[in-house]
Amino acid sequence: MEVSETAMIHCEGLVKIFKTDDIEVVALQGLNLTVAQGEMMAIIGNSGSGKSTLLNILGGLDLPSAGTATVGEWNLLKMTKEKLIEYKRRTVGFIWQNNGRNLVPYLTALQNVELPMLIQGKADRTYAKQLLTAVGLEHRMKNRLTQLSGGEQQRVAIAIALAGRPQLVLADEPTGSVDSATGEQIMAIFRRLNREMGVTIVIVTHDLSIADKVDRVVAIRDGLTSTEWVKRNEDALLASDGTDSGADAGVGVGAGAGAGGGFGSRHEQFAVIDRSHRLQIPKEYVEALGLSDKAVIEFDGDSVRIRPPAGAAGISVGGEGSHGAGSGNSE
Ligand SMILES: Nc1ncnc2c1ncn2[C@@H]1O[C@H](COP(=O)(O)OP(=O)(O)OP(=O)(O)O)[C@@H](O)[C@H]1O
Repeated sequence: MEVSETAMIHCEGLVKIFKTDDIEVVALQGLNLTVAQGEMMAIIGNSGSGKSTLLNILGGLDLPSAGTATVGEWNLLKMTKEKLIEYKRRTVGFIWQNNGRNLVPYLTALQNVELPMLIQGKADRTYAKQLLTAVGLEHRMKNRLTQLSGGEQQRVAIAIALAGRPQLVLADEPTGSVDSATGEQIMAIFRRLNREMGVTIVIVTHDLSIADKVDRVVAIRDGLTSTEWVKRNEDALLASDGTDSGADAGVGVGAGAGAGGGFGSRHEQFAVIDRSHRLQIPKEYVEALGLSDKAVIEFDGDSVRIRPPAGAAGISVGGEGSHGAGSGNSE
């Protein structure tokens, strides 16, 4: 498949199987995902849906079992150990919920940021200070990590992730262990880094409130991307803000690909269709229709209707000529 020149991440048919003794867990089941250069997006899904597995693969911490995974010019399935080290140093920055993995408690904030630079043989104090200033910690640079709050430590972790000037930042639950005001601050920092430094940012989270602060949200269910929500452009927003009141409640992503709603008027919801024309029907729809192993699919020239074989009320998939029509094969 042709990969857009501006794609930062491209995964196709990505499979990850964990083998423990006699048991095999298929954590990713042929996942497709493309992230554009300069995009700031979130991946949302239930516990066990495969989010961390995907992030670890993208970060070069784990190898996929099969499929395609490229980040910029790097092919993550075909890298020597040396290339992998170079990739991790030069291309990608990682932020975890648990700061302990990134930070050294008895060093100051500034020393913590300088450390990865030193390891690479080129400490740059000016840049380290710039990074700490960018995350709002100019007055805390000389404090040891143990003297900083959880939110401040998380901001040091962001500065560290940027120390190697990565094109891509991967953040696993970056707001998971901080209060909501600090979470907002962290998201604002990400947005600034994204706009001002052009860093591509991928955030993995359970936190639905992050959705409004990113350009796109992709839901993962059972190791596959199922639904995505794309932020509407400003014109559409203006139009919808006038008419679409109280729709920001957000629906059902926690239960898997959200049905019927999403993140309110600011985002438009799409079902993801893979190259074999498969798409996931949101769990809520399946349950509401009482579908089990088979469904009747009808195409009326404009939309695809799905209903249980017994002939109860169906639903429309697609409509408005956008998605689904003509795809035929649904799962
Ligand atoms: N090292 C491993 N060995 C065996 N199974 C694993 C391993 N890592 C993950 N899994 C399994 O793979 C599946 C996906 O796990 P993953 O950690 O990617 O989910 P997640 O969406 O990040 O969940 P959470 O939100 O709870 O972190 C789960 O069933 C998990 O038990």
